[in-house]
Amino acid sequence: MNENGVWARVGKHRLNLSSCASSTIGKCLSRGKAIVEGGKVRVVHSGLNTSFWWDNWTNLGPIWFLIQGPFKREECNISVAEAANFQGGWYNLDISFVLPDFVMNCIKDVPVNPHTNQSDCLAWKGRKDGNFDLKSAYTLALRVGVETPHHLFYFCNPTRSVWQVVVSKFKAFDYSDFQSWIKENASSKLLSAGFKIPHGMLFAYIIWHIWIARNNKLFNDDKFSPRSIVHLALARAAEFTFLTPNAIAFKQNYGLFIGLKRAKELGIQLLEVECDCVSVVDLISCSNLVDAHPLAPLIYMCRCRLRDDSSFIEMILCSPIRLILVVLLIFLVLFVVRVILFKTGFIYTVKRLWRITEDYFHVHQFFKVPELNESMRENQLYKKVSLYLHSLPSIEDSDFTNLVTSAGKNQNDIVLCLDPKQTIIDHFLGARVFWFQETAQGKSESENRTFILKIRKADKRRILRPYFQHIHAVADEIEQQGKRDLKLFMNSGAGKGRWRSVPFTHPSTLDTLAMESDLKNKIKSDLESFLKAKQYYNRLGRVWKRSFLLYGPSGTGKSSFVAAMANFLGYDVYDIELYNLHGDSDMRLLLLETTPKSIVVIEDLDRFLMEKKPTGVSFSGILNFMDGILNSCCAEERIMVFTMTSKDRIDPNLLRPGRVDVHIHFPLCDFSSFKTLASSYLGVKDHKLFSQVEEIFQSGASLSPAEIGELMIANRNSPSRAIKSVINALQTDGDGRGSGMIGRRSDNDEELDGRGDGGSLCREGPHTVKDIRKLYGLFRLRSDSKSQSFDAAVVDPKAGR
Ligand SMILES: Nc1ncnc2c1ncn2[C@@H]1O[C@H](COP(=O)(O)OP(=O)(O)OP(=O)(O)O)[C@@H](O)[C@H]1O
Repeated sequence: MNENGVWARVGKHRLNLSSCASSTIGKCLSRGKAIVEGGKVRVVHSGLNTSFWWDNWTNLGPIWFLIQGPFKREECNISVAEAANFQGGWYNLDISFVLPDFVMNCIKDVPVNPHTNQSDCLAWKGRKDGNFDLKSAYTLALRVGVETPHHLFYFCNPTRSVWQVVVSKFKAFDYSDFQSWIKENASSKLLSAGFKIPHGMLFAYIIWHIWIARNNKLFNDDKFSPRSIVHLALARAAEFTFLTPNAIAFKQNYGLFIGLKRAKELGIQLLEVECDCVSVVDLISCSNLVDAHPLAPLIYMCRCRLRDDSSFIEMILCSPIRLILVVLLIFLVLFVVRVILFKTGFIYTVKRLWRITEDYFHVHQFFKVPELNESMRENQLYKKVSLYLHSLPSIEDSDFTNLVTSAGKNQNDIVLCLDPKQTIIDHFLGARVFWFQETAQGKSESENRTFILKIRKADKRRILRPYFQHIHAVADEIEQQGKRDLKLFMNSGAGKGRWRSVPFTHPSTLDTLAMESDLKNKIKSDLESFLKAKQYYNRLGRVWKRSFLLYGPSGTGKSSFVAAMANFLGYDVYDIELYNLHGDSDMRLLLLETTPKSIVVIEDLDRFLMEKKPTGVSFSGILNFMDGILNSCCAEERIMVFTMTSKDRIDPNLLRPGRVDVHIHFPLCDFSSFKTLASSYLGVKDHKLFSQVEEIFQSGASLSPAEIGELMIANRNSPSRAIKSVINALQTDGDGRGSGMIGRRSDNDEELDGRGDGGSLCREGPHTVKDIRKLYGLFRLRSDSKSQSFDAAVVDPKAGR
């Protein structure tokens, strides 16, 4: 064959081991050629067709390669037979070149028989019969002699390092019984912790990959890497385990997931996925995969890996600044959502719609609580419900609420008030109830107000009774805490037998009244005892009420005392104007309409009784009003007050015990009252002019507290001037008063009352008592200021105990 021919060149190129372009077959042939060359030997029989120098007939390789130096050209191609001197045997080697001893020794070991007809031939040294076979060639290639399975799969150094990687998973190697070591490990059904692969499966794949890696090292000069052997075995085992026919999709997905994970770890940008099952790809690209799909979590994980979401999060979390930015972004989004939800009232509207829908499917019952009962008296339940509802916090949440300033003492307070259009929702014992107010059309609001309770029929039986008990308790508590504003009821200007009320805000207290301190203390303790005396009165069979007669000249503080009592007790005041009554029945009706915890007042009773004008109210009507049978039908815990300028000309029947329990005298001012007034009006407890004032009082001069009070108010900027003006008034106008009976107002009083120069009160500077008298229009007589003022002990010694 032409060595320069195309095929010869291609063959050479292909068989060149160093060439990267060599094919696998070429490499194998080349490698195989070397092995075959190394294993072939020349069997010399006659020695005629064996080259002495070039053939390997001594087991040392061609002798030519073992010598150095020139030798004769004619001896270059001699055969073994020619070189040997058969006559003389090997000892007479017929060549001119002297061979080394070790070569000579080997030559002598080769038996040559020149007499035989058998020609020389090639033989394979791996077998005794000289014939070639793969097994012996393989053994020769390994240069290790006979290779045992123990050595191959366990003892050989690279293999041992494989088992060291997975040593904990398998049974320790058994030197005596290799087969049972293989068997036991290969049949192990234990599952690996991470991949849930049976150990036996993994073992088999490790053995298999050791074999492959070893062959690759021998025949391809590949690197033997224990770790990659284990990884490959693991991957194959996982693949095999999960690719069982009963759950192909799951197994393939799992395999894919592991592959993606591995690819990510290695930083691979592009990954080509080959799988046997199209459904795997379909599942991953399926846009409407339901969450309930058994493979959903796995698919999402794969998608995640493909989209690299996790790396995005990792990337973000790695950087602190980015982390802060992300947190801020989340907060911003939450804030915007919150603003949108709350500003638009979306949540509120949804809740409300839900409640309306819910209520729509329930049967409700309605209960009315009218303001007036059938006898047209105030319904106490209405009052309590009103107090209760106004105390509910839900009144603020209502859609419709009236905002008004407080009618009570603190008029700057803004109070929430129910509106007829308003519905208040209240919760009690897990039930929801609704309250709203109704006003009958065509009638005045105050006459026809009604609270309506709407309650689910299902809840009614369970909560109605306890709910009203709860309302009672809360309303009573509010009243006791004094949260309730006091009211002043009047029968003036109203319809027949009807009360009209206004907030009672009189500032007078028992402390601000100029009164003997002993008397004041007695009155206080009497009132306190009365408050606690409910059972005592019941035991006696008496109505729990107490009557006071306040008598004394005009301007001595009777009305102020009533106000102070109301404030002290926390009672409403019912002020009866007798002239507005049309008859006794009218009077009785009014009495019936009074409520507990109230003071019923009739002022200037003496004047009314002395009056010659015909009125509807008779004397007996007044007697019955004060202590008749009707009183037992009225509200308890009541105080009745009657004021007079003098009781001297009054029928004693009217003042008998029971009708009047306590008589309190309100005298003109004495020095001690003056000092009290000076202290409260001028802020002066002592003054150099006090001795002079005392002297004048001792000489019998006197003025009413109202008169002195006005002088002090008018001169309040200068205490000295105020006291001087009082002295002056006492000397000029008050002198000689107080002796004899206290006179009543004359008919002309009305003309002087508060008119004319009444404006002079506002004037700063000294005022004469004439100005004051013009205001009060009184003829005053001297009064014995030292007389016994408090007659209660005589009248009703046990009252209030
Ligand atoms: N004892 C007192 N202490 C303090 N202030 C008094 C006293 N008496 C009267 N005043 C003052 O005089 C004014 C009139 O008092 P008040 O109306 O209570 O007297 P009154 O006895 O009821 O008079 P009238 O019989 O004319 O109604 C009030 O502004 C009150 O502040």
